[in-house]
Amino acid sequence: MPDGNRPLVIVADDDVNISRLLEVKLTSMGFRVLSAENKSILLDLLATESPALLLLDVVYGEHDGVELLGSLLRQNPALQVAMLTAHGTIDTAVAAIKQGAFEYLTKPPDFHRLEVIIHHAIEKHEMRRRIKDLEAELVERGGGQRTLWGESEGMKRVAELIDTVSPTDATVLILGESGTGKELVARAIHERSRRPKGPFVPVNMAAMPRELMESTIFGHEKGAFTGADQVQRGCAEVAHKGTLFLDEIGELDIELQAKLLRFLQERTIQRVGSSKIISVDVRILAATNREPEQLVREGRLREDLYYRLNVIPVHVPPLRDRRADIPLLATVFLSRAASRNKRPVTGFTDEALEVLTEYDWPGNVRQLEHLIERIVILSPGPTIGVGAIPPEIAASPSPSVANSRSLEQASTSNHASGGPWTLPSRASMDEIEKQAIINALIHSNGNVSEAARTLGLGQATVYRKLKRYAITARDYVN
Ligand SMILES: Nc1ncnc2c1ncn2[C@@H]1O[C@H](COP(=O)(O)OP(=O)(O)OP(=O)(O)O)[C@@H](O)[C@H]1O
Repeated sequence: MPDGNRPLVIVADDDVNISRLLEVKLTSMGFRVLSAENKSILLDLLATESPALLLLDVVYGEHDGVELLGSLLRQNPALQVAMLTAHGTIDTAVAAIKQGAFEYLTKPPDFHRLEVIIHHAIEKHEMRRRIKDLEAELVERGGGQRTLWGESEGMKRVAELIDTVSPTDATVLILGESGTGKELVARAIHERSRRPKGPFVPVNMAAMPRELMESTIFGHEKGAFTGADQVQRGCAEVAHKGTLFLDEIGELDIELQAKLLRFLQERTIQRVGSSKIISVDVRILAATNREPEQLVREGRLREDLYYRLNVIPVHVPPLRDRRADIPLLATVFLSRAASRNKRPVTGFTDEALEVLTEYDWPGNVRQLEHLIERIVILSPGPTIGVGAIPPEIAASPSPSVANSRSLEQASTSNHASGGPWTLPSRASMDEIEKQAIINALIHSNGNVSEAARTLGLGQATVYRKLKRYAITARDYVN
């Protein structure tokens, strides 16, 4: 492999014998190695190189390696550092890990373990770079928040189906539990369709009062009913030349379903209070988080409408059936939350990722996204450990996870003793307020009036604040 393509390891140790030994060994393992005998050489190297891993001595000349680690990570939070210690006290290792070290090794190093650590660091380095590149590219295109991330077999099948159905004008019924990403799938179909420049109009039946459903979808004429003081185009008309996404279709008023069926067959609409027939050119996508056959049996979904909508079904699997996506999604959400909230948080410990991967996520991707945002806001350091994960999620790990957690729990014990919701000392008032509202919603099981009572605020005030902080109360319903 050409020299420049080999992963770089920087060795920062003032003991020339150790540096030399590491250089020889690591080079024979196929890595590129640069040594820094002192801090000024190290800073010069870090100014120009981007190592996969920095091996840093805990006692580095006259410098305290753990302190230096802190300042290096403040300058470059993405730097991955493994500490070398001849003075192998667990306290130093714990302090280093709390400061954000990736790993620690006692001297003389176990080279097998070192090789594993370096490969691990390379994987993380690569993953971060990949996510960063993709996010940058997507932000440039204005769609960063809308990417459907996933690398599990389940999501690959969904992606293939999206690619197949998108260029057609076929009606697609997207099925999956709440929070699995059905709306993102609908947007992905629209963006890959023949009408990406047209509007994408989502209509959520569950969020709409029954009496407004018809005029919301089909529009109304001036004077059609009390309060209709001007002509209003409905979503079906607004979606002309684009895509209409009917979310939570099982919540649509049963009488209106006949009207919707006619619209699907004829692609024409009539505004409420008008006899004029208007032709519209829309692609229709629908979604439900319920079993559609069950909705039909319950008489909540017309059978003929179901068959019309179900031309092509796309099943989005629950997150617990595609656990391979969890580390990637968690990392994407962490990087977004860190930049949105301006927090210097850069990653998870392996144990934390393992705990997240083992959990069943009844609220699916939405629950994971919200949890990561909260953890990022509250994180006192650059790395998220198991101690930062709420006990109800970390509570029942598999035996392998439980065993591998011991050191980390020691390293985060201070944090954990204050509970995962301890606020960092630098939290702004907004963050504190946002977190207090979230905590109240968690305790009230998503019930806003109960949360308002706990907070000693009026309901209207809480609703205003939910809007301000983009909090959705139903995300906290268990
Ligand atoms: N694969 C994914 N990659 C990135 N973000 C995702 C993914 N899936 C879901 N999300 C995020 O999770 C949240 C919930 O997704 P979405 O609203 O699409 O779910 P849904 O299935 O439509 O939920 P509901 O049934 O409650 O309407 C959104 O913030 C979305 O951006």
